[in-house]
Amino acid sequence: MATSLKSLSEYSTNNLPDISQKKFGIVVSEWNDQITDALFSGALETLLSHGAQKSNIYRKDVPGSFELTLGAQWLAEQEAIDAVICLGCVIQGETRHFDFICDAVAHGITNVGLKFNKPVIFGVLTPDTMQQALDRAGGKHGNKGDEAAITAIKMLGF
Ligand SMILES: Nc1c(NC[C@H](O)[C@H](O)[C@H](O)CO)[nH]c(=O)[nH]c1=O
Ligand SMILES: CC(=O)[C@@H](O)COP(=O)(O)O
Repeated sequence: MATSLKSLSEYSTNNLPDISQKKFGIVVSEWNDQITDALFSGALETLLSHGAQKSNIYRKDVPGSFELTLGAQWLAEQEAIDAVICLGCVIQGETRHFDFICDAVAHGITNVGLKFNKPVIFGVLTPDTMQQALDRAGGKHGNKGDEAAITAIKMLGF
């Protein structure tokens, strides 16, 4: 279902696990930081609102979305970390660079989760325009950071 048909910030709260003792790593891309900081705010507030302790949430910044994979790996390899959330925004430019980044990050983040057997969440916006990004970072379509955080919580209750 297209995001335009649903809000990224609306989700079921049935059967959520206790996350009061869970530790979360959040990797944030510095590219398009107006967007990624908004995604982080959404993810942080969602984790806190469902019982996470702020002292158990660790933010690490990376230069761009391409680096989210290695940043996620450096967090996921830490035994104490229960889940990793990756936040980025890759905006289509004039060339195919967009495609290479998005493909690499999607596959890379997937592989980190499989390698370390823990939730590593793809919270990366891949819009054509800045407006589409704004709409999904606390705008009319909700906040992708909320979606990423509740996804991490639900996977911890698997
Ligand atoms: N154009 C965007 C980038 N580009 C930078 C890459 O992510 C990477 O840091 C660089 O290729 C060096 O490895 N990154 C974004 O997150 N968003 C963009 O729109
Ligand atoms: C996704 C990107 O890396 C992109 O912003 C780069 O822009 P361009 O394709 O015009 O070089």
